[in-house]
Amino acid sequence: MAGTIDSTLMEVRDVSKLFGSSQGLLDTLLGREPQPVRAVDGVSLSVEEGEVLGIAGESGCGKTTLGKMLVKLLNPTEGDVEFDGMDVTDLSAAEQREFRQRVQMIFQDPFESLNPRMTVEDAVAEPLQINDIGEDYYERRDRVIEVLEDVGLAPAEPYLRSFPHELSGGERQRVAIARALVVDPDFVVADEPVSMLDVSIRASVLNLMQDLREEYDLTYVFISHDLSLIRYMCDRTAIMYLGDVVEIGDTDDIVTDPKHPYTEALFDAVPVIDPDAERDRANVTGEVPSPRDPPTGCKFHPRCPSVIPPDDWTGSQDAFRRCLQFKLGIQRETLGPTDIPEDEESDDVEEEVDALLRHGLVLDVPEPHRIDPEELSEGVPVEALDLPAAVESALRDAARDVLTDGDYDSARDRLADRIESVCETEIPDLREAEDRTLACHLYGSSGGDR
Ligand SMILES: Nc1ncnc2c1ncn2[C@@H]1O[C@H](COP(=O)(O)OP(=O)(O)OP(=O)(O)O)[C@@H](O)[C@H]1O
Repeated sequence: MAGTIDSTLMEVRDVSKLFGSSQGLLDTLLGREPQPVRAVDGVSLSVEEGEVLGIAGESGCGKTTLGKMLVKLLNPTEGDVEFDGMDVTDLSAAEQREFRQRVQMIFQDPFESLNPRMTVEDAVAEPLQINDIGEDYYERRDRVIEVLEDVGLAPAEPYLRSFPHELSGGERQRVAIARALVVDPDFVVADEPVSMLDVSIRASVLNLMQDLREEYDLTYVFISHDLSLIRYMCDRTAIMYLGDVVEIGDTDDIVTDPKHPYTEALFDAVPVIDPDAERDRANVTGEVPSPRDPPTGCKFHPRCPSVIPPDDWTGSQDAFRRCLQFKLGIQRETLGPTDIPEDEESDDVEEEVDALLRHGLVLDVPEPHRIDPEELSEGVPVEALDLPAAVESALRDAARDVLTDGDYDSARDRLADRIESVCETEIPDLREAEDRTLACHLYGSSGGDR
């Protein structure tokens, strides 16, 4: 969608949202410090008038939380949100009224915004009453009819007395859109607006949103985990991972030439069309970690296929990645004797050390990215990795500590400095690189310690 991009309408600076920082009963009983979830972690971005800005990323990366802060359904724990020159975190009563009219949100589930006991007419007229728009009932009713027809519910009259449960999913979402637009807003956050709709009607609702953009002169923030929708709808796109924005740029550039390894992985992982075929998986390891205890440095580094070895690393990047994963397994105490298959167990410690290295250095990535297709079951012989001698001996010592005494502290110490990446020790700044904004050490970022 081409838009006229003039000036910044919404701007967020270093915005964070923490949930659950109060101490629960279990924390109190165990004498633990409460661990808040950093759902959004220091995000800065701007939305230009007339554009559609996409926010994409896997489930749980903070998209909805960020969207809710834009419309003031949530207040940020830290940072500023500015809408058309107004400080959204500190609105006067008059500004509050203006903001409530000019900024609206459309939710994934229309039931969230529609009261099941209200007729369509009452639901769509309610924002007019709240915002004191329209002289009387008749004027408001005319406006309700007009907006229902704008969203494709024409003729509108038969819909007026209907209740949400009497409508189809698509009709319900159109009513929710009408309710957002009835007050003639400037800025709309649409959070997964079609993901609960039948696939066959998604396109019509998306096309409607595009038409309404022209007709109502709207600026949209379009939130979706579905990259094909992002590609279809958005002028620019911000990619989020674990509460951070890792890359922002023109959608076309991001789609055709993703720069951040996470963005690249997201596009690699777009499911294949054939439902019987296996879902494509990107060359990343593991699952998204918990935002209660995110990795240090770049939060993506434990999964990243391009994690950066130190300058003095003499082995291959692939070997470094494997060693780093081994180190993480030791750090988290998830790697240990149970990783040795039964038929490789032995009374000889050195044989067990070999076996733990063989299985601990495997990368759980899709077959095309493995050095040997059998790697996952057979393990990978250490010799095949051609590791620097000092590193191999540190890995062996660490494996021995774990296997003989369960001594993870000692194993951790042995590997701490020997296998270390800038991606693990420094937070990459979000900075201009090439033709977009990126937070990645591959693109010359210098960050702070974490
Ligand atoms: N009210 C809340 N209390 C505690 N944690 C929350 C709350 N809301 C969100 N979270 C947590 O914050 C993180 C970000 O959630 P959010 O819903 O913003 O992500 P998302 O990218 O929109 O994901 P999804 O597409 O699944 O909605 C998640 O770990 C979620 O569990």
